[in-house]
Amino acid sequence: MPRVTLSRYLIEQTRSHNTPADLRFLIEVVARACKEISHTVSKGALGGVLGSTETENVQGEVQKKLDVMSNEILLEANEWGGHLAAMASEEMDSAYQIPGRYPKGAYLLVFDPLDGSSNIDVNVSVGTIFSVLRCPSQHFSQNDSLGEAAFLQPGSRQVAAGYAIYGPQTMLMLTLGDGVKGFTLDRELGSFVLTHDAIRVPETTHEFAINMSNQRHWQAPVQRYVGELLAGTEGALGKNYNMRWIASMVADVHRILTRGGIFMYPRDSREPAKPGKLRLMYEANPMAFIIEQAGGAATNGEQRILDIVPQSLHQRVAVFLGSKEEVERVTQYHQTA
Ligand SMILES: O=P(O)(O)OC[C@H]1O[C@](O)(COP(=O)(O)O)[C@@H](O)[C@@H]1O
Ligand SMILES: [Mg+2]
Ligand SMILES: [Mg+2]
Repeated sequence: MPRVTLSRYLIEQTRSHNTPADLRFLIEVVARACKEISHTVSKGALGGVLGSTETENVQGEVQKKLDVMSNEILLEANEWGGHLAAMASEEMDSAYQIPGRYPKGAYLLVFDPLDGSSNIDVNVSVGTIFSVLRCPSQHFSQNDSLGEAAFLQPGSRQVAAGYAIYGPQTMLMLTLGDGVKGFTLDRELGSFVLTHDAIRVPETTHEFAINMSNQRHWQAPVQRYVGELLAGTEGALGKNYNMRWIASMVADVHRILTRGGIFMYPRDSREPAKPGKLRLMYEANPMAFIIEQAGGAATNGEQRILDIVPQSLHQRVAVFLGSKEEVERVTQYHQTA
């Protein structure tokens, strides 16, 4: 069997599914940046990349050195390609305009450059999450500087999304809206090679992922649902469940894509103004797109995540995603509460 590299797969997509050449190029550039981030992460203490900076990001979180380095790698890689109009990231207060050129590229790139920051210094899997939107044409005028408004599109308008996971293997999981493919980095070849075709999330599961330390702050529907999971064969659901929590969304979602499960980060009564911890545009939306494309479901408890119209770049959202049967159950508990 000939090896199918990411480049070969993207060329085939251009031929058979009319994937535009500039989108193909954009994905190639993001994948190249992920390879560089993977290399940087793997150096650890030898490369002096562990630990924190003196700075905080726009959300008031202390930035790790690797948060900043990964952000710079993605910015630099994508700045001059001609395929983008602007970029936005967890680590930047506002949108980053592609300098100078007119006409601008056709796409917007949004990313979480390094997901799972709390796991960097303890050598646990981290990753990069990205989402690609079309730049709306009304934002294309020569004099306009492209503001936040261009980005505020529901996740259903994503044209591509993916994540790289830097674990025992580095993998890139990608959707162009036609299923999900998984590529493993072959370090000798220097290429991502297709290793996981036609990925499907099993509809049923007996595994859940939630940060249980927040239990006392959850609302009633989540208390009810997790209570039933914990009750096992003696409870309403009549089966035993196992729990996993890696605290890197990429790693938790990757496990769910591989063998099923439900991932939850509900809203929290400690800060009622914040609808959850995770960010809609560069964490929940790309992951929801991937999970749905693999046959799973993703909601905020009330509605499909991909239908939410964002109000701001760094908006937060409650997340329930993974195996359909369980996501539908917890969503129904919210809707009937
Ligand atoms: O610290 P907690 O409550 O376990 O939260 C873990 C969650 O926070 C995140 O680390 C947030 O991502 P960042 O590292 O990009 O800020 C998710 O990856 C993960 O699911
Ligand atoms: Mg993150
Ligand atoms: Mg991050």
